[in-house]
Amino acid sequence: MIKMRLIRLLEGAGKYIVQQIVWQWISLLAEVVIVYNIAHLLENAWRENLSTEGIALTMGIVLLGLGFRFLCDRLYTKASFHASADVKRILRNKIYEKMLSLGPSYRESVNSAEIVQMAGEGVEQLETYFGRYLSQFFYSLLAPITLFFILSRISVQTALLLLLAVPLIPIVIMLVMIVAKKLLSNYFAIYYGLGDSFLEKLQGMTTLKIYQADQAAAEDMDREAELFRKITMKVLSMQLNSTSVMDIIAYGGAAVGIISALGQFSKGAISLSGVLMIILLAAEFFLPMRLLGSFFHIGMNGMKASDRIFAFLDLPEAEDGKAVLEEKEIRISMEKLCFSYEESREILRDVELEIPARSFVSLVGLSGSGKSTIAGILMGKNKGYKGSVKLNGRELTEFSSRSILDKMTMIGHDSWIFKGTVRENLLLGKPSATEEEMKEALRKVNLLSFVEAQGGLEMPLLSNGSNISGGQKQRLSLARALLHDSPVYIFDEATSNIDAESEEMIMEVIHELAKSRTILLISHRLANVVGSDCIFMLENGRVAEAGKHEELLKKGGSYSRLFKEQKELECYSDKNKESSAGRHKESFVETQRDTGMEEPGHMEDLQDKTGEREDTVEEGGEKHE
Ligand SMILES: Nc1ncnc2c1ncn2[C@@H]1O[C@H](COP(=O)(O)OP(=O)(O)OP(=O)(O)O)[C@@H](O)[C@H]1O
Repeated sequence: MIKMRLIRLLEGAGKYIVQQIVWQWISLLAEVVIVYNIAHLLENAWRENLSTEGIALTMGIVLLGLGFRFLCDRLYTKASFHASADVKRILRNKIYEKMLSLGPSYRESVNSAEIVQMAGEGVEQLETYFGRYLSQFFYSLLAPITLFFILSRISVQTALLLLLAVPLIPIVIMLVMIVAKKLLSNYFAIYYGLGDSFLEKLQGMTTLKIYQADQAAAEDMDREAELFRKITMKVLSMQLNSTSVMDIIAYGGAAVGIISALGQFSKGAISLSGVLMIILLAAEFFLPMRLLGSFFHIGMNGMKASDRIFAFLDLPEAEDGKAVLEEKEIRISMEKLCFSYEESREILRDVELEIPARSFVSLVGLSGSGKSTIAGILMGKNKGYKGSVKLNGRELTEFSSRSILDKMTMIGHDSWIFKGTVRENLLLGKPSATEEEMKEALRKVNLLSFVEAQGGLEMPLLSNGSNISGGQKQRLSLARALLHDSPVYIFDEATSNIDAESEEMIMEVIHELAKSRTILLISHRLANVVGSDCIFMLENGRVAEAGKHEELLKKGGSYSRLFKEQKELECYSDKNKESSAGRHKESFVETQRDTGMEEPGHMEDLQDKTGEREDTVEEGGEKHE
């Protein structure tokens, strides 16, 4: 009924739980005083022994007692608020710290929806546990004992009867707990699953609409929601049923005590005021325990929610190195690098790769050949590689992830633009950036005039930059990356799915950067890698070819084949740029046949590789129409 690991979370908040118990106990004593005085007043009235002073005194004491109880109640609520607020803050900090220590790879262990639910409602579920349940647990033991000592002065037999009936309530709670544990595990599994599924469908809503699969997705959600409704109803009826049983015990127990007191009164063993006190206080024996039963159900939800939170906090963390990358120039080398996401499937096999400082190196290869996996290893997202990855001769794992993220900047094709302003997004790259530095970065990516026309650095941006074009979004991400000013830049398909003009502009910036930084460029579009110092062609997780563009062309291997295919396709598109969309597609299919690539899916692959661009292909540094 009490979870020690949760108690340890209390840290300094333990005093608020003690305060809650003290205020409740004082309030109980005030009630006893009120009841004592009223009982004596009634006895005096029965004996026709009432005096005005006596009535006034009793009324005064009653009013004072009520005032005292009101005050205690306020103080109890305040302490209850502090106890839960402190724990919620501590727990949310722990979740946040855990996210930080899991680093970029957190999604491999837990999904985003679960984190949101855990840190939001999951933590909120603990409010009752800390704010009410814990103090009530101790108070419900203290109250009957206190009342036993007071009422045993009137009748030991009745007081003992009442005291002995109280444990029946925790027995019911224990029995309910056995059923509740399993039910609540199911409840939370379904609850988190529903949240996950909802977020997934919400994020993919556009795609669902495009494929007119939104109705089917809605039906899926309905099914899951119905499942959740059913399990919620089960939990609620279990709670209601146990509450009813506890009510029967509480009021039944009080009734037994009252009957026993009346029996003794009829025999003249106790006075009228004594029997009145027992009648008025009998329920108080049980009410704290009965209330504990109610809090227990909510507290149990919290305890179950905490299981998930603790499981998350206990996730193993890859050891973070301590070394700090100080150098301004960084050389990267990989030897016999192997990596797998799942044991059964090796993604990288003995990759040998050398990226000298201040060089422009490209990684190319068909989709799924392992390019992004390499980028992920360098950024510390993919942990547990075999072989060696060295930065300036020192193993990558020796460096702290903070230091790695400080010295390497990755720009993907889907860098996130946060809701806010252009300024806020740029400051993520360099928090201390001046206005001039930010404008210079925007100028470099040819975005300054656009941003200035939209209100300057205060230009509002919607979540993920949904109020700007794909090309503008990518250029803004690049401006932010430029401000980060790191010795290594990794571009992972940074120019895919954007307009030709933005692509050309981004490539210009990359070439400029390459004069002073180490650049690793991952690109489907081989026209972009032509000017590289070295191109590594990956095939099924192995480096199949490496060299400069001209060398690889001369070699006549996979790179040369792929390059020619792309060039042909782009020239073909160029010739047909006036034709209608329908004709364009037919021509594309024909070209694909001409190039002898008939396997299913290959067309999509090629479209992907060329981006169906209508511009030119560079070869040997020259532009070819
Ligand atoms: N998180 C993951 N879990 C399991 N397998 C993964 C994961 N990420 C990638 N893979 C698998 O690893 C292989 C290499 O993926 P990777 O993203 O590195 O390829 P890529 O060459 O960058 O492909 P693309 O050019 O399409 O981006 C693929 O077969 C992919 O299915």
